[in-house]
Amino acid sequence: MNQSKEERILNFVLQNAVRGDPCSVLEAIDKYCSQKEWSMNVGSEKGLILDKVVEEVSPSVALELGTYCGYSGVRIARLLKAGARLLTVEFNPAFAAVAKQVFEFAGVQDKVKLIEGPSDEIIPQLKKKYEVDTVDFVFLDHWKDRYKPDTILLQECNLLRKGSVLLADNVIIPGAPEFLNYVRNNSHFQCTNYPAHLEYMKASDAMEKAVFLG
Ligand SMILES: O=C(NC/C=C/[C@H]1O[C@@H](Sc2ccncc2)[C@H](O)[C@@H]1O)c1cc([N+](=O)[O-])cc(O)c1O
Ligand SMILES: [Mg+2]
Repeated sequence: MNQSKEERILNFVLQNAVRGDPCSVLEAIDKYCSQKEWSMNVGSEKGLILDKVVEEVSPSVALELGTYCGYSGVRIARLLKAGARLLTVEFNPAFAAVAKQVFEFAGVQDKVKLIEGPSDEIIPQLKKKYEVDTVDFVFLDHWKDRYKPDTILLQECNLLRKGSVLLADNVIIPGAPEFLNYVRNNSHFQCTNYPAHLEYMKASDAMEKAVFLG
């Protein structure tokens, strides 16, 4: 049975990165996906924006929706302070299996809780089942039509606190128009747009930061 693209990415990491070195894992994935097979990792240009926001927020509890191969999870986890943790939600078991191995190879597995399931099922479980009070930072990079409903669900589940930061990938390509409209026209959110390029491509993309004002 031949390999999936995600398994080819994992093998390239295992053969080209340095175990325990998260930056080498990110470099290997970016090298493979820019030279061999395009893949929907946030990439290095938008990754730098992600890094800056994570460093700015310095979250104790970070949530990621859409783990995929674990690239952005490694990006976030490598910057977390001692005792901080990342909860990352992935509903495709094959992708979750790859991401788990990427996290372990990068050496960030102790900071990351990979949760398998759809975000609309997992978000309501975060407080009781995953011992979350509120989340300090949320990276939205899953199905684009889930950004708005999941942002509403996070509020309904009282998971956001004054100052919680949402960062959404792909607000131009593939686009998340309902989400943009929702947060930009909502007095409970303060929004900032970060223009960039689609990962590994020349096309324009952007990230949107939405700070919850309580
Ligand atoms: O489609 C994109 N991303 C969707 C990502 C989806 C990821 O999240 C879950 S879905 C899920 C996870 C959790 N809960 C519910 C559903 C999928 O299994 C995948 O791992 C995308 C597309 C492009 N592009 O250029 O086409 C560029 C990008 O940066 C993108 O992020
Ligand atoms: Mg994306």
